Amino acid sequence: MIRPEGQPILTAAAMRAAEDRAIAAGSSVGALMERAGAAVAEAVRRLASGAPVLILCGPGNNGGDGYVAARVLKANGADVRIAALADPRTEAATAARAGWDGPVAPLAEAGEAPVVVDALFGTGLTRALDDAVARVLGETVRAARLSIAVDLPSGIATDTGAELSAVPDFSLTLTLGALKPAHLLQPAAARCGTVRIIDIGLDRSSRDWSMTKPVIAAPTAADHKYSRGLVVVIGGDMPGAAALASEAAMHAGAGYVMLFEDHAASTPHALVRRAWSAEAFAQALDGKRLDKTAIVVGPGLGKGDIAAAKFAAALDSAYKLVIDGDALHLLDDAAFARIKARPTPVVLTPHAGEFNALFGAVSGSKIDAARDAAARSGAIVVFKGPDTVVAHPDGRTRVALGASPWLSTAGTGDVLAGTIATMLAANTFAPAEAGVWMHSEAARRLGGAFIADDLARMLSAVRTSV
Ligand SMILES: NC(=O)C1=CN([C@@H]2O[C@H](COP(=O)(O)OP(=O)(O)OC[C@H]3O[C@@H](n4cnc5c(N)ncnc54)[C@H](O)[C@@H]3O)[C@@H](O)[C@H]2O)[C@@H](O)CC1
Ligand SMILES: [K+]
Repeated sequence: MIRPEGQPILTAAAMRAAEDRAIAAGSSVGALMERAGAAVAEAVRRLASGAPVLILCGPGNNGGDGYVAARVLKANGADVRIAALADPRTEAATAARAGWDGPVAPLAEAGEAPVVVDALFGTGLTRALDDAVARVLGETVRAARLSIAVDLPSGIATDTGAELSAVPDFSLTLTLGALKPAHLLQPAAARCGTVRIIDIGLDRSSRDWSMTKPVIAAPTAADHKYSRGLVVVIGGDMPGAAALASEAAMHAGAGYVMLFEDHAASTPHALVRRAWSAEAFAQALDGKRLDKTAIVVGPGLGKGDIAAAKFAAALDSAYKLVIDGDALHLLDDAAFARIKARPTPVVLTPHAGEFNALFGAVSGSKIDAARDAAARSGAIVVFKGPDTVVAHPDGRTRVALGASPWLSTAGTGDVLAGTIATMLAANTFAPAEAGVWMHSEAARRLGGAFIADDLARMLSAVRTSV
């Protein structure tokens, strides 16, 4: 079983294509199902520790995996029984059913068991479960001590992570071959419980991958404050937001952080503060290295002509740029054209509301929506949320693994903007992903009920450990 960090993500269609390639190369659905079912059986056997197992089987190949798992479990001495929704409808599932020599109860008579395995539907689900089926699934899973979903919890849309019908919370999801979008996107991801990947030997090439811990170089004896990265934060009407972005940049490891402010906020002594003027801004950047400087504009920027002028100054500069908060509302197609013409990367960090206002409501997958937005804007788009997606203009995406729900508090977005700017300024590999990971890790270390100021400070410890 493979952990979900740093793994390719395949849609239902991509899984079918991978399956077709494997078959063309000499394998068969039956052989793949045998591998999948045997691996599920082995995981269930170890986790069940001898407790009775109930496997719910559907009509497709997901059910087929369930029949194989039941056969292998029984052969290894497990106490296992099956309840099925319908007779198998595929050739491979029919063969798997024929290999099971125990009884098969109707789903309505499934009853309860300490260990429940859901092999009702996987990537072939096309609509909501019938009410009666969803009810049995919910009741058996809630009554179980341990619940394991094969490939996906039944009732979930593979590619979008939407719940097509009510889905209970599982302890564990064993995904076959590769991660699917639903294992990372909400609300589905929260239903999956722990996710582990079972390798069934499929080719898993994909543009979409889950995020993993970044590698960030520590300073060396040759470093000085500018070589470690200069972050320039442009403040505005709400001084606290820009101060938070600045503090985050400092704690995330920037060598030098400068804040242009209209109103003083209480900040650390190490932060260099300047009053805003276009001239002062230009002067501060004069002669600075393009590869070691990043600007943050948007946190607490406010609205109106002054805000627009500050944003224009940031966009006109050639330096790496993070556009967050209020500045996202100043973007339009003309700004996207300028972003595409700039010599250095731009990162946009919208949450769902800002994303919808800028790019339109998401109708399908958050991954595809972020990808389209990156192509349209020419920027790296960090589509924030409990399932943050980082999309690149070339079509690649990286999806974060379950962020702490405690991050849903004011100011954490400002902290993220400052963190990403620091990664950009330091020339870190995959800077947006590194920033998202550090931010999420800081939240994880804080536990619960923290404030954004705590989050910014916790970045020091996180930075030291990567
Ligand atoms: N792609 C691969 O390489 C492999 C896939 N395997 C398994 O195959 C699964 C996909 O199998 P299938 O494509 O047969 O799909 P499923 O087993 O997910 O179910 C599809 C069947 O259910 C019907 N159906 C869809 N929604 C329904 C609903 N709401 N109520 C009632 N019936 C509904 C469909 O018409 C179809 O007959 C995967 O999730 C995985 O478990 C494995 O066997 C091994 C290899
Ligand atoms: K399932």
